[in-house]
Amino acid sequence: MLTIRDLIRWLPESVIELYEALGIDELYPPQAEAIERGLLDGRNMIISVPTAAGKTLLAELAMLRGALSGKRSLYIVPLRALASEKFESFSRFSKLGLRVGISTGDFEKRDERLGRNDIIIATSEKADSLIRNGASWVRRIGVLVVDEIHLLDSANRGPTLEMTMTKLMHLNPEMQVIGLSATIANGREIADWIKGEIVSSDWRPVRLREGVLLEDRLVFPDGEIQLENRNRDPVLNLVLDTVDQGGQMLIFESTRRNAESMAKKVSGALQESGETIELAERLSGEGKTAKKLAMCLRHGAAFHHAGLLPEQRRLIELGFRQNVVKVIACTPTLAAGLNLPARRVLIRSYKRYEAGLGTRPIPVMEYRQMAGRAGRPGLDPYGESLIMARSESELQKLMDHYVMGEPEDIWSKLASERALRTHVLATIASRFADSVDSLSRLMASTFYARQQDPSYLGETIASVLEFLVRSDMIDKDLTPTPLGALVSRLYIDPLSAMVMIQEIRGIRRPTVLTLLHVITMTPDMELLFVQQSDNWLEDFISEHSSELGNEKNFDWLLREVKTASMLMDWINEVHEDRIEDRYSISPGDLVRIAETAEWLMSALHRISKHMDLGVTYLAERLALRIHYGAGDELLQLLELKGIGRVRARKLYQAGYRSLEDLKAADKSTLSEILGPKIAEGVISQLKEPGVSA
Ligand SMILES: Nc1ncnc2c1ncn2[C@@H]1O[C@H](COP(=O)(O)OP(=O)(O)OP(=O)(O)O)[C@@H](O)[C@H]1O
Repeated sequence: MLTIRDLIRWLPESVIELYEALGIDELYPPQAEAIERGLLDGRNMIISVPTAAGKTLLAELAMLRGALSGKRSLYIVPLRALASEKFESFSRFSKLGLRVGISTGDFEKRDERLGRNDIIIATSEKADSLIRNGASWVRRIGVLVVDEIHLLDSANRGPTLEMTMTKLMHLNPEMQVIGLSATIANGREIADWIKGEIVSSDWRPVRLREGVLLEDRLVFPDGEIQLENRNRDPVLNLVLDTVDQGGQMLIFESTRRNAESMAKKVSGALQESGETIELAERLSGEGKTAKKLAMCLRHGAAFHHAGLLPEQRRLIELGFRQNVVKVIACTPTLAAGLNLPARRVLIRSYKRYEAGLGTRPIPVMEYRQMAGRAGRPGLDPYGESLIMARSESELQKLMDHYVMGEPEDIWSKLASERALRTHVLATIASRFADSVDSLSRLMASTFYARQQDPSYLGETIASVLEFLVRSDMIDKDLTPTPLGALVSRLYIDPLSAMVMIQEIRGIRRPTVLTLLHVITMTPDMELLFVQQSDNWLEDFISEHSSELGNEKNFDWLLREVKTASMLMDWINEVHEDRIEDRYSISPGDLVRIAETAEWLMSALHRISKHMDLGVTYLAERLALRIHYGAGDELLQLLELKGIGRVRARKLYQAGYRSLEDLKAADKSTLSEILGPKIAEGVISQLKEPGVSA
């Protein structure tokens, strides 16, 4: 047995006391193993253990040991929301005199100031962009922690993570590398890649019983439980059984729509209380989604998916932690990282739709991440996870494949053309490689090259190099052109830049709609789906055909134009609720798509300036309009803190059209329009030096 106090060999008293104050005394068995294998002696390590088995604590100890001997740590997470969560949690190290920093936001920044911190938290995309933009401190990292390292297997995010790790290891040969992962089969292979140890364990702080739900039977490998049949729907019987025992439940659904309708159904079976009503009343927003969510919350149920606004999600999470929300029906995104354990987990659907592939069963690893959410350490005696079957034969299949099955291997996804296009350009533009030889050497040190056929990687790299030369982003001798360097810094796919240049050049008089359409034509844009009720799109397209880019595929055109039209409504100040209804989206989608559009429009502004495309000013203004969701004439007023598009419009309509107009206004009139508090804030900003019309 190893206690936290035993770590005094490596860590000062202040660190030991910090953890003891949190009630941590004995180390969990996988933690003890990691220490024994040299985690605090600087060994590289893959720690592959179930959820809540204390991985983060190990990373913290290694970073603290590093920081106290003057080494900087970088902690890479997959999602921005997780970066904030970790930032809040690591901020407690300020008591030890350490500085913690977080890097989110603008991709083009170099962020030299971040380097003053002892611990820096960033997403893999942000870490990648910091390397591309030449932040000097990325060459002086002592400890690298990669959270959720199994995401190397993700087609979307894996290649960026892999290249970032490869480059950081290259720049910092002495750096300690720690990868935290869910249970995976080939952790040894990743450990070999980083030249480290592997700690792999199934140990969990709360016992987990895994089984299958078939009608009202909970079937476990070692026995069965029969639910009381109070309702025709077995899911509701399971919910009532859980809640009656004082427990909470997570229900994983495959789509947002299913999550919403399940939450609604569950809310019909649960009771309102003073607490649930109070929670529902704290929910902001008037749109369809907010109303649906409020109705569920009133009964202690909720749905949770990527279409919600961050503040809506936070309210649900808070309600769940306070045990006011009893049941959350969610999409699998909740399993990825969020720390919201429950007594019971139900995986209602183990199939998922994947574009181009149809409906497929989820991997065992994903099943385990969802199942692993069952059981709250210190609160539940055990957790129960159930996967739902519809027949006896399916029950057996699910039992064999998921409950008793082994998770899959992790496979590098680096060799895709799209990933390599971006990463080969970045590697050349940031002078990581200045010849085919040095590029090949770098690529030979990736996880892909270790794991899979390097000749395939070689072929794809050759075709990508050809594309980059043809697009004038690099020369034949692998020197970046100014355009190539710019595109890499802007952090867009080189193909996006090509689309922008070609389309803008192909249109005689580009308008606002043209620019919006062009950014939706790039591979970096997330597009809306087209539904039957969208038959207005065809009329819209024929009416505006001269303003649109040259999209040959009609199905894509419909999706692009629908997305562009949504952005047009947004910048024309159409109310969010109307946009939500008209485009059948949730508020979180609007926020996300607008963010992507703003980034791409700023990139178009920079490329236009560089290439003289003639839309520089228009794109610059449009990026701002997308940022605020407002008309051109409001941009000046929107620079003021506390003034959003609705208040800016009110001021404008009252005749205040510039900061000069506002300076001349009297306090009582402004108070009438904005309310006294906001008016005061505006007046004090106007008095600040440097605020001028
Ligand atoms: N040895 C320990 N004794 C008591 N509590 C511990 C111990 N180690 C970790 N914990 C606590 O258990 C909880 C989960 O730990 P931690 O966040 O490190 O797990 P994790 O494996 O990183 O989880 P996840 O997979 O969700 O990221 C935390 O509240 C942490 O403080």
